[in-house]
Formats: sequence, C-alpha cells, structure tokens
Amino acid sequence: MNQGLEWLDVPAAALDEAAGAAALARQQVLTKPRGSLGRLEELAVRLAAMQGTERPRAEKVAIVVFAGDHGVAAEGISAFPQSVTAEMIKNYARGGAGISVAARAIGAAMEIVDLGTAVDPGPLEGVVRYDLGPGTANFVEAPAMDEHQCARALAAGRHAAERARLAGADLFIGGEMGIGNTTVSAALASALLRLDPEQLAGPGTGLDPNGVAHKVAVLRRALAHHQGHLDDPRETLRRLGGFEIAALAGSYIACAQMGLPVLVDGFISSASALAAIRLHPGTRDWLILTHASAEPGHRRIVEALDGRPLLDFGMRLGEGSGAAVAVPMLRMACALHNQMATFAEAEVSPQK
Ligand SMILES: O=C(O)c1ccc[n+]([C@@H]2O[C@H](COP(=O)([O-])O)[C@@H](O)[C@H]2O)c1
Ligand SMILES: Cc1cc2nc[nH]c2cc1C
Repeated sequence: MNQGLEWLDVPAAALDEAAGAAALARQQVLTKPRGSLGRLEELAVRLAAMQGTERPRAEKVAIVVFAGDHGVAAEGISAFPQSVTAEMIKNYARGGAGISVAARAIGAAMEIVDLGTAVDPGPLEGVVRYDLGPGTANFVEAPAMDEHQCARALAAGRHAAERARLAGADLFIGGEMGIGNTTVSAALASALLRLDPEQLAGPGTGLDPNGVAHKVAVLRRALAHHQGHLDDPRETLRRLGGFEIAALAGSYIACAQMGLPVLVDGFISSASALAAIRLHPGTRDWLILTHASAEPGHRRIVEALDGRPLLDFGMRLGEGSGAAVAVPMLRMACALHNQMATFAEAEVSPQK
C-alpha cells in the first residue's frame, strides 16, 4: 500500500541554470579580484540558481523544529531522560531554547511540530501537534513505526514546508529535538551507507566512552533484528527512523519539489537528508550543509552527501541551531553579490 505517499513521486524543481550563469557573470565583474570572496561567491551563485534570480535573497527564514520520542531510549542510550523532549517543547514555546534565541537574533519565524512524545507537553501556542503516538517503538525488537505513522510523519514535514513556502520564505531550516535521536540517526545512516555502527555512533548529548560502546552494541542488535529488510529506503526509514526524522526528510523532499532552498543542520538533520535523498534523489540539489557537527559520525554522512559544510564550530545542539548560525553569512554573501559596484560602475580598472 502507498499510504497516500504518491506526492513523493513529484519531481524536484529544476535549478535555474541561466540565473546561476548570470550570477556567476556578475561575480566576475564586481570590484574585487576574481574568486577573492571564496565560498561566499559560490553561495551567492548557488542561491541564485535555486531562487531563479540573478539577485538572491536570504532575508526571510522559516525555522521548523520537529520533535518526537524514541522507543530505543529504553535501552539507556542517552545522557538525558526521555522526559526532556516534552520539557524542551515547552521551552521552545516559551522562547527560552537556543534555537528560540537564534531565531529572534536573525529575525526568523519559528514553528514547533510535536509529532508524539512520551510525556504530553499539553497544548501550547506556536506548537502544531500530530500525536502519532507516545514515541516510536523500540527498534531493537520491532519496526520503529508502522506504515501509517511513517507516512503521516513524512506528510507532517511536507505540510510544514508548504506553510513556509506560503509565508514567502527565502530559506527553510528544519530542526529537531528527540532524546535518543543520535542513536536513531546512527542506525539509519549505518543501514543506508552499509557502515558499521561504530563509524556513526558518538556521545550525542554526552555519553562517556562506555556509554558509546553500549550504544554501538544496541545499534548492532537493531541492525541484526532488521537484517534482510533494509534494502528499500522507505522501509529502512520506517524500521529504523523516528517521527521527527521522517518529518525532516518529508520537509526536505517537499522543499525540493517546491524549489525552496534548505539549510541542513547537524548530525540528525544530515541523516534525515540522507534518507530524503535515498527516497527522492532530486532533493540533493536543494540542500546546503551549514555546519560540521561535533558528533563524530557526522563526517561519514557529509562524505556520503559529497558535501562541504560552511562552518566548523564544534556545535552539537541540534534544533536547527547550526543552520541558524550560518544565516548571517548567507545574508552577507547576498549583500556583497547584490550591492557591490562593478568595475564599470566604479570606474576601476579590471584585471589585465
Ligand atoms: O545536531 C547534532 O549534531 C546533534 C548532536 C548531538 C545531539 N543533538 C541533540 O541531542 C539530542 C539527541 O541526543 P541523544 O544523546 O539523546 O541521542 C537531540 O535532541 C538532538 O537535537 C544534536
Ligand atoms: C537540554 C537539551 C536541549 C536539546 N536541544 C536539542 N537536543 C537537546 C537535548 C537536551 C538534553
């Protein structure tokens, strides 16, 4: 059964190569030695191709934080109790979380999507609720989600992306919150990349080396349990993913379909991006990797995505925070690209 997932077959929007070429041509005549603004030039040109204009924008940013709980938390794979997921949802709603502050600092709109948590945070302003269950099942012994939950989580992401598009966003940031989701992301990436869990498991919120070794053992048990069912990416997502991870993947795919550029955050967001690309390869063109997470396994996913994150600040908060930190830089790339004088305008002699 397709569970209403026909929308996944809609192709990604095409990049506007002519707009990209026009932006590149403009970069060559601005009053600077060619290439002297380094990756800022690349960013402006890439955004121009994505947005279909010679003059790209990074002003209106939509941040959506997807939250959900994970059955695998019962295995003791996080430094924090599961109740923190719901507690942090309240913190987002009150404006006290890292991403709440970052969103205000960059003037971004922020929305929280609560997909289902072990503790009910209750109705909160600014929080969209789905109630897919009190968290996923423990994937060491069962698929994390049933087909319906996985389809609804993917669609929740799509709907959030559509709201962002409707609000006129120039850029989309998907964040996440879910105790245990570094284990889930490691499981998903291990299966999709066919790498040993040791390559992907790390401290997450703060496990010590013994804790990381236990996490690897839990991941090996999970992968053994689902062995033989991990060839199809959608089935892999259903068995080893999570509500917020499927929602993130759905949001990335929908952004690609609508032609809305995405700023990808850290480890969990990148694992979700990997899943999104496996479900829908055209998604890749619409993703900008913003930062290298301190979670050691992130490097493996970045390599698989053939990406080069913009920042390396040792961040590992999640919530979309690293992507938000990159926004002022994107704005700078656009401002320089759009406002610098050309050699002709400034009557400066060009390169010989
Ligand atoms: O985004 C990252 O790179 C990142 C790295 C480590 C931890 N996190 C956050 O920490 C939580 C998951 O950590 P854990 O240890 O409970 O699996 C989850 O809410 C994430 O947002 C996020
Ligand atoms: C406090 C806290 C805040 C977070 N934000 C994202 N993941 C998190 C995990 C914890 C534990």
